Amino acid sequence: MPPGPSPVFRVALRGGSLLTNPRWNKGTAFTNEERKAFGLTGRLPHRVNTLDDQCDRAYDQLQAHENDLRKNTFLQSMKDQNWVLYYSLISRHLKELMPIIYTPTEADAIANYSHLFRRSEGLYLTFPHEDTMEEDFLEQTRGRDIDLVVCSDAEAILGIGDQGGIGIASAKSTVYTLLAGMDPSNTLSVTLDVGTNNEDLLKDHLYVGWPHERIRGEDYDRFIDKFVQLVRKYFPHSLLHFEDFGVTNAYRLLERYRKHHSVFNDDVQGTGAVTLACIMSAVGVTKSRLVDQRIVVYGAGSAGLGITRQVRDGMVTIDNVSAEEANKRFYLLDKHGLVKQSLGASNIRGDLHEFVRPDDEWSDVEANPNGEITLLQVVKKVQPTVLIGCSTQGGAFTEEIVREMAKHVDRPIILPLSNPSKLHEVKPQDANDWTDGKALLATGSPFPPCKQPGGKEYIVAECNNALIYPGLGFGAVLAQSRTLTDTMIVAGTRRLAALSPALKDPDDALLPDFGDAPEVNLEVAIAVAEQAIEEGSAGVDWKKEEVREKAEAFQWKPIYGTYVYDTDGEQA
Ligand SMILES: NC(=O)c1ccc[n+]([C@@H]2O[C@H](COP(=O)([O-])OP(=O)(O)OC[C@H]3O[C@@H](n4cnc5c(N)ncnc54)[C@H](O)[C@@H]3O)[C@@H](O)[C@H]2O)c1
Ligand SMILES: O=C(O)C[C@H](O)C(=O)O
Ligand SMILES: [Mn+2]
Repeated sequence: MPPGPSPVFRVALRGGSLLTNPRWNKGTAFTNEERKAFGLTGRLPHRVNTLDDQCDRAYDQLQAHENDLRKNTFLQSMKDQNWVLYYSLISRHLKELMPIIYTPTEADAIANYSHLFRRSEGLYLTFPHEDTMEEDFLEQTRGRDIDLVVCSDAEAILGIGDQGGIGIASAKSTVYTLLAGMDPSNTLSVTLDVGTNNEDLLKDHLYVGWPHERIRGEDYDRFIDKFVQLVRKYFPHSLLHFEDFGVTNAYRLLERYRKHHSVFNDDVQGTGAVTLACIMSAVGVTKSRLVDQRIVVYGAGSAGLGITRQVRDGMVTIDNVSAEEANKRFYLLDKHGLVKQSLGASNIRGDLHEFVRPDDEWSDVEANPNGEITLLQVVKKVQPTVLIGCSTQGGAFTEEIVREMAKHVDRPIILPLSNPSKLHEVKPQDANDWTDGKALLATGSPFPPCKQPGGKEYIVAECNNALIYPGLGFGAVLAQSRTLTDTMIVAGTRRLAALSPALKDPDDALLPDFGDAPEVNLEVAIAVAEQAIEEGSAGVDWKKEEVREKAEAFQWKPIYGTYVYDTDGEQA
């Protein structure tokens, strides 16, 4: 985020309340005039620092922490103290610090949340307090202009499962600010605590969430609906982002609300979009069409089905085939192996119905005694060109499986997407070695480049939804769209795919580098808003040509500005 001209703010906070407000605090960067005007002269040491000085100091302090989890805790506490410094520091060291505040370290921070707990963040809506939900909501949002609400019920956090009252919402919302420039004052992260079925948490007396089994059925739906209706009532133009819900709720809630509000499920749509962009880039390298691929998806949950549908829709729009024809290109596997007819309704979720394989196609393959067909058997028979992992099963793509795939295709496209890093279905270096450097790879968490024979390096793209979701959401907010349509998502996806380094050099990464994620997400946002205007979903009456300038002007930048004391000024 490049610094812009220094804005002037009228601020009503003084003394200790100013220094403890992370939105307005500048610490040692308050000028002497400001120190006098705001009652700070005796509260700060003598020297006035620049933001650059403060970033240098903070970076040195950060290095003193011996592991990534400790660094995450340190940065979290910096976020509690000073937003400009926090976002500025991370923007300056984006590639190094993203993995500390987001995936993969965020998984450890969430798993240890109750034990590391210092200070609460965002809005906690807990099932036993359903009656006061509106009051609790207004307590934190009254008078604010909320553009973005990120919520999670924490049932399927990354690949680490049910974390109860401990959400990922604040990390995802921080990434919106960092990579898309959403003003953190106008975002709200919400933990929807409906209990947990995680026995370890239930037994832990330090667990800070509601120690109760998960609420299901009508009670769950009523609780969620009450929350969604509050968002709609008070912030009708906001984007409502769902994160890490269990698979049974993810699709249901998305379908229920997306016609009435700008609603987005990141695991379904964000992951679908970034993976489609990645595969578009890979088929550019293999000089084939999307519809020519045979795609095996291992793990048919929120992400697996989201990817399948998005890539299927990509085949329909880009290669002009019918959805029925495109569906045949996919082989999904879940806990009971290949999703095929004879598994029966009790073992196949209803939303997978379009992708169930017919039994007669598999009559020549011997299933195990439970009637299940394994990944290796599928790879042998299908000879896939693309293998995607979103199963949470670390190491599931074994040497035998990867070598088998490589026997039949020149450049196997292998995407182990399960997070955090230890849950990846295959380590990229192994996939690279087992395919003699031929595999086209992208991973869900960041990995170092693969070492190739002869000393060359292959850059492993990070196929994480953070490369696109901040832009998709920002685009919808910018255009004040009442819904986030599939066509808006496709427009963002195409823009991302067009930025792929492999387009120019087939030996380069399949997706842009995460160091460029702010620029990439801005491009995505512009494409989304332009599409919203074109198709009439936008609530603004701009011309498409105006979008870029409007987007840049809308972005929040981590710079301090000059403060003038004014009793009618900013207080929160
Ligand atoms: N890279 C990204 O951007 C991205 C985005 C979303 C999710 N993910 C990752 O993908 C993984 C899944 O996330 P999700 O939200 O879809 O979770 P989910 O719980 O909805 O899906 C996981 C699926 O894997 C299946 N599964 C479990 N064991 C299996 C096995 N042995 N064989 C085959 N399938 C098995 C489960 O039954 C479930 O359907 C997580 O690790 C998550 O971190 C990555
Ligand atoms: O959080 C991430 O890193 C990506 C994704 O949303 C996930 O659930 O793994
Ligand atoms: Mn997620």
